[in-house]
Amino acid sequence: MAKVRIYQLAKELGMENAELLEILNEMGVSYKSHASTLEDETAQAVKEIIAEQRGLEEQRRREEEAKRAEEARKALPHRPPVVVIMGHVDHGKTSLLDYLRKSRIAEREAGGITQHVGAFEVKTKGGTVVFIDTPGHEAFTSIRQRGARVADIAVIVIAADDGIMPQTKEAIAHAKAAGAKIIFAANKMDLPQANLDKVYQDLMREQFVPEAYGGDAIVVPISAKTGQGVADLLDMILLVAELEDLRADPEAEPKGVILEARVDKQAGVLASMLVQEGTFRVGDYLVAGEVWGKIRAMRDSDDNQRKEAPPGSAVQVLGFSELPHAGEVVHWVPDQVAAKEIAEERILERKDREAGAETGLRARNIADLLRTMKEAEQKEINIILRTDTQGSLEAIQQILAKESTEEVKINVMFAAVGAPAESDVLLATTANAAILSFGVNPAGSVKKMAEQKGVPLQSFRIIYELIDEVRKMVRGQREPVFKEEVLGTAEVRAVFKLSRGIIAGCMVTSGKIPRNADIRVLRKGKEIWKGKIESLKRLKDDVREVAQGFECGIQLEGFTEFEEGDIFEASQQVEVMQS
Ligand SMILES: Nc1nc2c(ncn2[C@@H]2O[C@H](COP(=O)(O)OP(=O)(O)OP(=O)(O)O)[C@@H](O)[C@H]2O)c(=O)[nH]1
Repeated sequence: MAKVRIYQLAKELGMENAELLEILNEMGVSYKSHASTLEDETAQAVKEIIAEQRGLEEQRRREEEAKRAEEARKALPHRPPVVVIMGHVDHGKTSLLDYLRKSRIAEREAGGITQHVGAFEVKTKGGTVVFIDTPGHEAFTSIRQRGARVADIAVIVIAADDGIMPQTKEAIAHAKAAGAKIIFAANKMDLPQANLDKVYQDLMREQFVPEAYGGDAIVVPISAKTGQGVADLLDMILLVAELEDLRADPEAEPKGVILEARVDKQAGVLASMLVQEGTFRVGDYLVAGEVWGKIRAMRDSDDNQRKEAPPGSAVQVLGFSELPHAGEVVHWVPDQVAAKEIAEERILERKDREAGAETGLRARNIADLLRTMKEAEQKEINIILRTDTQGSLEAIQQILAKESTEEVKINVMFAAVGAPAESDVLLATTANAAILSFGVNPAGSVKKMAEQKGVPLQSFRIIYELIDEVRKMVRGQREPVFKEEVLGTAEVRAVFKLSRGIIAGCMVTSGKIPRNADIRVLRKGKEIWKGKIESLKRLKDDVREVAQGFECGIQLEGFTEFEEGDIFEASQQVEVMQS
C-alpha cells in the first residue's frame, strides 16, 4: 500500500492539517511537516481514533437531540386518554358505555341533547376521559388498519358470572397488537353468581397476573347496571394515562382521525373526527384519504357548535366533499388548491396500485411475509391459530412452544377453536401475522378478505405439516421458487433515431406489454438480448402498459441494435405457490 502524506490523510478524513498534526502530537508520532509521509500502521491508527471520536460525537449529538425532543414534549400540555371498550358478546360493553354516557348527561342540566359524534368525553375531578362510542374490536381495528393509532387504553369487559370467553381472548390479542394499555373490568358484580376469583384465575391462564395476586394486571370490579365501581374504573384509566404521560401540542399542524362518517339527506356528509394534534378551526381545509373538505361547522357530543377543536376533542365535521372512510387520517391543508391536489393525487396513486396488482400480482403467501419480516428485522413470527377441537389446539400450541429459537420467537397471538374469521384477518393485518388453520376451512369471504389485505392464510389437515411450515418460517428456509410467465409480444415495425435515443416503433401483437416487464428481444426466433424497458410511450405519453392491437414506442435499457421484424417478448417472474 502506498504511503500517505499527512495533508493527504487530512483531506481524506475531511479535516484541517493542523487538527491532524495535533492528533499526531498526542499520539507521539514525529514528523517534519504536513508533507511528511506516515507509516501505514500510523495512518490506520489515526483513522481508527478519528472514527471513534466521530462515533462518540454522533452518539452525543443524538442523545442531545433526544433530550431536547423529550424536553420539548414535556413542555406540552397533557391530553385526555382515548379509551375503547372491548369484550365478549353480552359481557356488558354497551351497558358500560350507556352508563358512562348517562352519568355525564346527569351531570349536566336535565333535558340536554346528546349528539353521536363517534366519541364522548367523561369529565371527572381527576381529568377527562374520551371514550370511543362503538364497542368491539371491529371498529377499533378498521381504524387501526389505515395506520392511525386511536385508542391509548383498551378496557376489556369480562362478565364475572361467565369469565374469559373466546372473544375476550380475541380482544386481548387486538389490544396488544395495537399497542394499547389494557385494563380489565370484571362486570356484573351485582349478580349473586359473580365470581371475581374465577376471573382472576382465567386471567392467570392468559398470562395476566392480577394485582390482587401480586402481579401488574389491573382488574376493576364493576357493575354497568348499578354503576358500582365505575368511578374506580375511571380513576384507573386516569392513573394509567398519567403513567403514559400523554401529551399533544394544540399549536401543532392539526391532525386527526375519522371515527365514522355518514350522509345526511339534509346536511350532506357528516364525519366524526377525533383531533389528535393541533387545533382545527371552522374555515380550515382538510384532507382525509382521497376526500377533501372545508370545515363549515363543527359540533361536539353535547350538541354545542364549536369554532375550535383542540387535541382530544371529538367533533362532527360538516364540509367534506364526499364520504371519508373510518380510520382515515385527517390532515390540515393550507388552502383549497392544495386540498384538491392531494386528494386527486391519492386517487391516482390508488388506481396505479390497483392496476399494478392486476398485472399479475397474486395473494401474499408466507414467503412474502417472511421477506417483510426480514426487511423489518422482525424477530417474532406472529401466528393466529385456528383448529377443529380444543385437543388439537392445545397439542399444536405445545409443539409450537418448543419451536422458538433464540433468534426467532414464535408468538401465537391468538388461538381458538373454529374456522378463521374476518376478525382474524383484521388482527393479522395489524400485527403482520399469518393465519394457520388445522382441520377447519375458512369461509370463501374470509379467504377473499385475506387475499385483499395480503394476509397469508393456510389450512392444514396434518399436524406435522403445519408444524413443518412454522419450522420453515423460523429457519427462513422457505426460498421462493419463481417461474417466468409470458405476458405479451410486440413486433418492431420501425426504428426511430430521436434526440432522446433510439426508439423501436412497435405493434403489440399479443397480450400486453407492461412498462415494468422483463423484455427478451427475439430475432428469427433466437434470443439476442434480455433486459428491461427504459421508456414506454403511446403517442407522446408515458404509459404503464400497452395492450394488443395498439402501437407504441419502446426504448430499451442499454440496447439499441434492434431491427424491423424483431419480436419483443414481455414476461415477468411469478412466484410458484408451494403447498
Ligand atoms: N346484572 C347485570 N347485568 C348486566 C350488567 N351489564 C350488562 N348486563 C346485561 O347483560 C346483557 C348484555 O349486555 P350488553 O351491554 O348488551 O353487552 P355487550 O357486551 O354490549 O353485548 P354485544 O353488544 O352483544 O356484544 C344485557 O341484558 C345487560 O342488561 C351488569 O353489570 N349487571
